[in-house]
Amino acid sequence: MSYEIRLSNSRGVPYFYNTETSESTWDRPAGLTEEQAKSLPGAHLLTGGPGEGKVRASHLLVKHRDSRRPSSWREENITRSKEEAIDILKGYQAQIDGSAEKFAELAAKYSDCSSAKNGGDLGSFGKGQMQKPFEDATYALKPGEMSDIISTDSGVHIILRTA
Ligand SMILES: O=C(CCc1ccccc1)N[C@H](Cc1nc2ccccc2[nH]1)C(=O)O
Repeated sequence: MSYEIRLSNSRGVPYFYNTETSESTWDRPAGLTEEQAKSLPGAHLLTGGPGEGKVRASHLLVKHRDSRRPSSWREENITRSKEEAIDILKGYQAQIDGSAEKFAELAAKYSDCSSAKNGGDLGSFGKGQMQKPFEDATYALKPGEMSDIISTDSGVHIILRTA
């Protein structure tokens, strides 16, 4: 049996197409393992679509002297301690107070990431693209929710999941 994965125009989700019988099924056909499905033509459609596993988020990053790259568009040489960075971020968190508008305003002014120029927006991403603590925290949020302060090798962040 030979299959390929196609994207349904009407539903915007992938389906399995049997190229010998011309049959289409939404679910993986019996006899086709998950592993085999991943090597079919069109397998890229199985993950990473907007609805399939991708998320979108903005963040406000405050770096510190132990950050992977203790430098940013705001500050050539960042020497604050991690504790100081957390205190600063707590201050922003209190000002943001759950407002997405305030989040974007403060991220644009104060985030130590280049995404500051877009109000902290990172665009969409899938699993395996961002540092793991950041990925896990984002996927744990519902769209519109903000994280508490999380730490990665880049510094300390607050995340707003937007999609
Ligand atoms: O890695 C980048 C660029 C991130 C980005 C992605 C997509 C659009 C715009 C920016 N900047 C780092 C700071 C940084 N570290 C992060 C770790 C996780 C998520 C976002 C991060 N941003 C840095 O500047 O050191």
